[in-house]
Order: sequence, then C-alpha cells, then structure tokens
Amino acid sequence: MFHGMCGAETFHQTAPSVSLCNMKAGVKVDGKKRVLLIGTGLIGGSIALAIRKETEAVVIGYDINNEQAEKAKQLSVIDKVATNFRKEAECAELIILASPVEETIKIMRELATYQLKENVLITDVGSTKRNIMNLANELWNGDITFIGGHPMAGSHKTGVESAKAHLLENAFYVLTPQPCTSYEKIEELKDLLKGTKANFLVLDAAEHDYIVGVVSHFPHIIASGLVTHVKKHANRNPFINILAAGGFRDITRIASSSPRMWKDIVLQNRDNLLDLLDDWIMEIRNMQSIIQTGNEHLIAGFFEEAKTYRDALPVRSKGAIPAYYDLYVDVIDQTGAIARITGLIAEQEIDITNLNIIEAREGLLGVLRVSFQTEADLSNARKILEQNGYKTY
Ligand SMILES: NC(=O)c1ccc[n+]([C@@H]2O[C@H](COP(=O)([O-])OP(=O)(O)OC[C@H]3O[C@@H](n4cnc5c(N)ncnc54)[C@H](O)[C@@H]3O)[C@@H](O)[C@H]2O)c1
Ligand SMILES: O=C(O)C(=O)C[C@]1(C(=O)O)C=C[C@@H](O)C=C1
Repeated sequence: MFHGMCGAETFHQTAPSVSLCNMKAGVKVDGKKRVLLIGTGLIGGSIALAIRKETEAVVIGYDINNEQAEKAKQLSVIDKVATNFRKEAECAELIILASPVEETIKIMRELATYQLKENVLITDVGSTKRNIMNLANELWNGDITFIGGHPMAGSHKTGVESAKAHLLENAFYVLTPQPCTSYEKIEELKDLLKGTKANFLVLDAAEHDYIVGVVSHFPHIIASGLVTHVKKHANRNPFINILAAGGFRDITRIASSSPRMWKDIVLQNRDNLLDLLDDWIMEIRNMQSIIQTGNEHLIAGFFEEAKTYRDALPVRSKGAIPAYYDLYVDVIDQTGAIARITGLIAEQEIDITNLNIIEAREGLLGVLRVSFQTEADLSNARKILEQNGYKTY
C-alpha cells in the first residue's frame, strides 16, 4: 500500500557531515531502543509512560521548559533528561515530537540539519497533520521515515503531572504515513506504541484535518466563543456566574484547554475552520428562524434531530467519542452521600475512572455521573447500587 513511492528529489538541508552520536553514546543501552521524546507534557508524557510499560526502550526527554523535563524525570515518566539535544536526536531510533504544532514545524527543520540514524523513525502527536506532513515530505523523501500521528484523546489539562499511561487506551490514534513509507515501518511504529492500547487508523493528512476540524477543532472554538458570550452577559448581571450549572460546565469544559496549543491548531487548520464557521452561521440563522416561528413542532423537531444523532454516536464502542461507560445516579445532597456510593462500588473492586457531580442543589436531588473503563464494570456497579436502593440510569 505504502511502497516504493519515494522520489529521487530528496530535499537536503546542509547537514553536518559527522554525527555526534559516537559509538559510545550511540549503541543501544543494553540492547534497548533509544527514544527521544521532544515535549514532555501531557501527551508526550502519557506516551512515554505507555512505551516504558510495554517495551524495553529507554526514553530520553527534552523540553524547551527544562523544569517540565526535570519533573518528567522526577515522576519516572522518562528515564533521562536530554542534556545535548542534537546528540540525543542523532542517537535515537525513535523520535517523538509532542510539542504544540507550530513548534513541531520548527523542530522538524532543525532535525533535518542533523545526521540522524538511517533507521530512525520520526513521529509526532500534533492535532493537525497537513502542514507537518507537507514539511516531512519536503525534508525526508525516502531516506528517513516520518509517520505523522494524532491520538484522538486528551484533556483540557496540560503538563506532565497529568500524564497517564492509560490516557490513550481505546482511543483512535490516527497515523498519516508518507507516500513512500512501507507497511513494515508503520507496523514497527504501532509496535513501539502498543502500550498506549490505542486503535490505530491510517488516514490521509488532508482528510484528517477536515474530519478533526469538524469534530474537535470547531467545537473547541464554539466552546470558547460560548464562554466569551456568557462572560459578556455576566458583566451585566452577576447572578449569571452563580447560576452557571452542570449544562454550561459540560458544554464548555474544553474551553479550559491550553490557549498556546489551540492557537497553533487554528493557525494550521484555518481554511477548514473558516468553511465550518460559514456553515455554522447558516445553522445559527436556521435555529433563529425556527424559534421565530413559535411553532412547537418545529422547535421540538430541532431538538429531536440533534438528540437522535447524538444518542446514536458510538459512545459505547471504541471510538473518537469518549470510550467512557457512564452511569448516572440520583443522589441527595447530604454529607457522605457520594462516599457511600463510591464505597459500594469499591467493595466490588470496580475501578472508577471519573466522577462528576452534574447537579447539586442544597438538600435537593442531584445527579452523580460515575465513569468506568468497561461495560462490565458499569453493569456490575449498576447492579450493586440498585440493590442498595439507588436509582440509576
Ligand atoms: N491535549 C490534548 O488533548 C491533545 C490530544 C492529542 C494531541 N495533542 C497534541 O499534542 C501536542 C502536545 O500537547 P499537550 O497537550 O501534551 O501539551 P502540553 O502543554 O502538556 O505539552 C507540550 C510540551 O511541549 C513543550 N514545548 C513547547 N515548545 C517546545 C519546543 N520547541 N521544544 C521542546 N518542547 C517544547 C512545552 O514546554 C510542554 O511541556 C500538541 O501538538 C497537541 O496538538 C493534544
Ligand atoms: O478531551 C479533551 O479535553 C480534548 O479536547 C481532547 C481532544 C478532542 O477530543 O477534541 C482535543 C484535541 C486533540 O487533538 C484530541 C482530542
């Protein structure tokens, strides 16, 4: 599928003729692969943990913010902090770029000036793929393998402190190989990343940017726009902040994501996002005209259509949509109420992956959302709670 398309016109920047990776530093450590992780944050750290859990590889971390790299070492996310970036790059068999996407572009240009190992595999985790793959094809057209990557899971949190070995478990992990990348190289990368327990999916970079523009980038813009919209109204009426409850928090969680990261994503997917904004403006006009009619059938139909589509999304299967198994439990807001519920679940040795109070009004009925890793956990937890008189749904 991905064979033999390498062109002869490989673009070479002036590379130093001698590699800094001398035999002493360059040989595999006890026969173990050397992985250079560039950007020891949330995603880089999670991948490092997953690699170290499942393979013998030695992960060396570099971060422009040395404190992050040192913290990654302290937290045993990486084996070692890189002290000489170029040398570590030239000695690595796998290089993972886990920086914001505009930085990734700069680092790729820098790497192209180094004497990298011939068998090195370079990959990235950036949320956009076209600019990165265009540059990869320009810099390394067959001599060095660059396979773009984008794990479709994450968080609004940043930094290595939030990294988890299982962060990408069950998520789709998009790979965008170069036209000349062999099937074997793709399999080699998947094997190195097998500890993520993600589902790999090969896509074309342009297709990726359109799809992810629709389901990830655009919703992030809307979430931030919605928060700004509420902020404007809150300046007029202070009760707005106090009354913002579960619904608002659910739909705007992602507005708390890293502005640094999202600025880069928007810059690299501007064309798709501008088209989607045009589309959205039409959608808003459509909602406006439906409400203007005052017609109950049209208004109910609007919500019905959205609910039907949303409810049919593969939330229970392994998909881009969170692979969480959520259980909702009615709960009276009394001291110890949540502890009793989590206690019952813990007695069955069921792991809870997330816990949210969706609505808690003093003395009234609220809703607790308990998330599990598997459908079996969800079903066992439901059973035990219902046996103890809790209403779940
Ligand atoms: N957060 C998510 O949900 C998510 C999901 C999938 C992919 N991604 C992608 O993963 C990448 C990293 O995001 P994150 O969430 O881990 O962010 P993060 O802020 O937790 O980590 C990024 C790290 O990169 C470092 N960095 C920045 N510029 C650098 C440079 N020039 N050289 C070396 N290190 C540099 C930062 O200091 C930081 O430690 C981004 O490209 C993002 O698009 C994020
Ligand atoms: O869960 C979140 O907080 C995310 O925003 C994760 C999310 C997304 O689903 O949009 C964000 C950006 C990434 O490129 C991939 C995943």
